[in-house]
Amino acid sequence: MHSDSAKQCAVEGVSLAFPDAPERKVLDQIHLSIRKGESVLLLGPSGSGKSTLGYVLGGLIPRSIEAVVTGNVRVEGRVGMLFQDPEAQFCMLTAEDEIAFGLENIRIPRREMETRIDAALERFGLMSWKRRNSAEMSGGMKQKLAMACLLAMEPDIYIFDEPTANLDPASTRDVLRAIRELKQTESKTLLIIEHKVEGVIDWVDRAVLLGPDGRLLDEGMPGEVFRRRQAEIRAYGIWQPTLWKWSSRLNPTAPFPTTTKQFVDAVDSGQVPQLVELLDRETGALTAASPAAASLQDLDPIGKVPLFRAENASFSYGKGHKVWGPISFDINAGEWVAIVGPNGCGKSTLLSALMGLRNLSEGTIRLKERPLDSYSGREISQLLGFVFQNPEHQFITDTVWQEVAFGTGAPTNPEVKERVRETLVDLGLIHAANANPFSLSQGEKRRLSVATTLLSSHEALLLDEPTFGQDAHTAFELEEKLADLHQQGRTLIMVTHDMELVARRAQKVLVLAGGNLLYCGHPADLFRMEESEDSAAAEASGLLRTANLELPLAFKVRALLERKGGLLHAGLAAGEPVR
Ligand SMILES: Nc1ncnc2c1ncn2[C@@H]1O[C@H](COP(=O)(O)OP(=O)(O)OP(=O)(O)O)[C@@H](O)[C@H]1O
Ligand SMILES: Nc1ncnc2c1ncn2[C@@H]1O[C@H](COP(=O)(O)OP(=O)(O)OP(=O)(O)O)[C@@H](O)[C@H]1O
Repeated sequence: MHSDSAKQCAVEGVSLAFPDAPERKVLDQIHLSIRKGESVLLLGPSGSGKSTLGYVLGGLIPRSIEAVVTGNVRVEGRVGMLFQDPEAQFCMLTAEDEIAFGLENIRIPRREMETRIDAALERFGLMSWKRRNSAEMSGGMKQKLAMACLLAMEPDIYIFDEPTANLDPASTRDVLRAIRELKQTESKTLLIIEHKVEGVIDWVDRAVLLGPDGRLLDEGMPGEVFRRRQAEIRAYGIWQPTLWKWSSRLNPTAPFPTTTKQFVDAVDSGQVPQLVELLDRETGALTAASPAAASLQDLDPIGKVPLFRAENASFSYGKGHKVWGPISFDINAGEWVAIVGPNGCGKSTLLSALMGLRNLSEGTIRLKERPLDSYSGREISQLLGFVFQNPEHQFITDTVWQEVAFGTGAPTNPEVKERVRETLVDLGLIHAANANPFSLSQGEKRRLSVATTLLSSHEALLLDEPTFGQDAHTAFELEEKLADLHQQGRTLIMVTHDMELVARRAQKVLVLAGGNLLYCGHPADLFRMEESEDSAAAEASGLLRTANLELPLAFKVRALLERKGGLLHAGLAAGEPVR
């Protein structure tokens, strides 16, 4: 036990219910204390109350959010919180004013304020936004600005609620580095809420596990908690670091590896076939044996009319701010396409252009051979479904049920009702069927926004980061639902930062960066070239770096295994990509 004086914050026997569902305990008798300088990782399935607990510690509950809370909360020092939805914390026009607003509230003198503002903008590469309207930032840039605002305040206790959900892989590493520095150089007290824990799990002092019933299940050193609670972690769908997961499948008692190399070094030749099977599962669409790859061959585009054809398309927001172009590409009917690239490169803008929501400055986009701008809004909305980056931008009804039923066109039909019910059950939303969509957790909001398109009859779905902010189960369910639609012949076009998802599912990847389309083709070519030794590979490797992307872990492990040598005959050849 820690002495009371060392505690910086503590909740003691805290239970909580929200007024619209007083019988449901979102938190149930939670005891948690955090020492000064300690860093704690809060884990739990989507909807388990992680953000709610963060709000209780940060004082937002009950100050700004109504809830019935019992038990004690004690906090020594100033708490700063990074909200899951960065937009929720902005209230000013420019990035500079946004940071200044927080600093004024804590009465920082003008001169120091200027120093802090510049340092924070510089730290996250946002200096050019100092006097620009932050409403014009991309999703990832907003997340970085929210980080800058928080760090400039220099609170005693930091709460980070999914700080990397909208970031590209390189920015994710950068933001996690900034958080880690707060611990290492300033000994700040940190509470970090994250689903995907790579880059965090190896340096935090403690992991705390919330169960789906509002109870605190376990806490302790991360490695120990993950070993002790394997059964629950799997049952509740809490993400495990992928290397830990693979390592415990191969050798349940081995220490968890901290690097890919360490993991591969510990694999002995007898375990290679089992490992290759694990890797193949992670890269399903790219391997010869997978059904997705077989169906890709049936989709030979030659001689077929593409669903979308972009020809020398360029887009600018006003004069002189070209986002991309000229770019040209085809998207074929029935393809699963991923659009990837660094934060702010124009992925969401491209999706909006494909939806006909933004007019090109030059060039054309054709939908089924007709120029997109010759379609009426009604025609487009019959053909194409859309999931916005921010789920809240698309909610139009008062309940979760209505939101899903609305898109079906026949919400009272008994068969439709059954399908709505099934969808809500599968996506873990049935408990909230009568809730207001805005009262959901962020992960629930994301699932609901995707659910609204699942029962529609659109030929193509354009999805802006459809799987972010999910636990392992809910991410799997979302991915399966999308795969079902794809099997039925729908075209899926998704913006994502999840390169593992790209590896598993995408049949075509568009890499956007610096205003150009750097790559348009099968993801296998991009990923397989990265680790081989010819000159095309060097180009691909540079391309991934330029686009702030990362090779999926399964590819890194496969490449290291190949280097380890002598393993091809052991089954690796079966996993060669289809080319
Ligand atoms: N203001 C509110 N009113 C009613 N219910 C709420 C409110 N805020 C949250 N809830 C409900 O409380 C539960 C916990 O929400 P919370 O945001 O804390 O979950 P979480 O663990 O952070 O989830 P995620 O990982 O999806 O972000 C959810 O089921 C959510 O629907
Ligand atoms: N309404 C707007 N007015 C002016 N500029 C905008 C507007 N919306 C976006 N931009 C700018 O266009 C560029 C592309 O933004 P977009 O949101 O398409 O990027 P993204 O690749 O989807 O980024 P992220 O991965 O961060 O979501 C960014 O520089 C952004 O600042």
